[in-house]
Amino acid sequence: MTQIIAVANQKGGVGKTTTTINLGACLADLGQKVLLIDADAQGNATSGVGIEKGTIDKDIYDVLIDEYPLAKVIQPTQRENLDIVPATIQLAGAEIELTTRMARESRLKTSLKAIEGQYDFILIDCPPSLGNLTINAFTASHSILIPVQSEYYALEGLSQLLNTIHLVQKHFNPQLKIEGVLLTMYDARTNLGAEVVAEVRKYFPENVYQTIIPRNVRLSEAPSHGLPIIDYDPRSKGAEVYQKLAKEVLTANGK
Ligand SMILES: Nc1ncnc2c1ncn2[C@@H]1O[C@H](COP(=O)(O)OP(=O)(O)OP(=O)(O)O)[C@@H](O)[C@H]1O
Repeated sequence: MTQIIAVANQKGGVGKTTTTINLGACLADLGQKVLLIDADAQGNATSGVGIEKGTIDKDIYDVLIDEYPLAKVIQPTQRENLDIVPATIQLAGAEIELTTRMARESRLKTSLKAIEGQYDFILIDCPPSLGNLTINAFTASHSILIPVQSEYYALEGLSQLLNTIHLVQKHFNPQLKIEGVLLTMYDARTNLGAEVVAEVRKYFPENVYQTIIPRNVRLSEAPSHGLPIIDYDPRSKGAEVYQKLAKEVLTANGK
């Protein structure tokens, strides 16, 4: 069965895109067939796997707004077993346009039916908001992976995120669960990092991954080369930790 995971946190810059690309690539490296869906108008997941935005004809916007077949917008990446549904800046209009459409919350879910069973994992890179695009991702997903930056105020805003999850569970997707909470951008040189880790583990006693993603400059360089970290610098700390996370995610999903 395909496991569909939304990577979400309405807080900006916490590592959603970095996690979507690198977890996806590491799962693909372990032999899983993976589809990334870029649901963020910034299109950073798209460019981060080497797709030139100028070359894109149709993208996730056309799927959500005009019911264009999702299978036709899937593009392969340079890495075997890793495909992507790209996004461009036109997706910015979808937040508002969706409000006028029928079944606005389930458009992504419906479009994914046509590729049912073709992938082991589908990872959706959500935008930094709790609007219609994120609701579409939550309605289409089995679970949510929440990256949390290891800094002061890490937990700020998480109650709104949990509220949104509860609302989607109640109205559209009762099976939706939390896949895991991922601590990102950890800085071992400060006491603060360790305090935040303890605080987040206390808040989510059962859901925090053992793997913690440290700050690693190679992770921030990789997107400008259009490559996941395991292809950009396979020996880096960033590659090591995302490979560890992929194994954790596989085990948690009984694969
Ligand atoms: N572990 C890390 N070490 C160093 N830099 C990182 C790390 N994780 C992410 N970054 C960098 O931090 C910035 C924000 O990361 P990213 O784009 O993944 O966050 P995001 O949550 O997807 O952002 P947005 O909310 O804008 O979509 C990027 O420049 C990225 O390269």
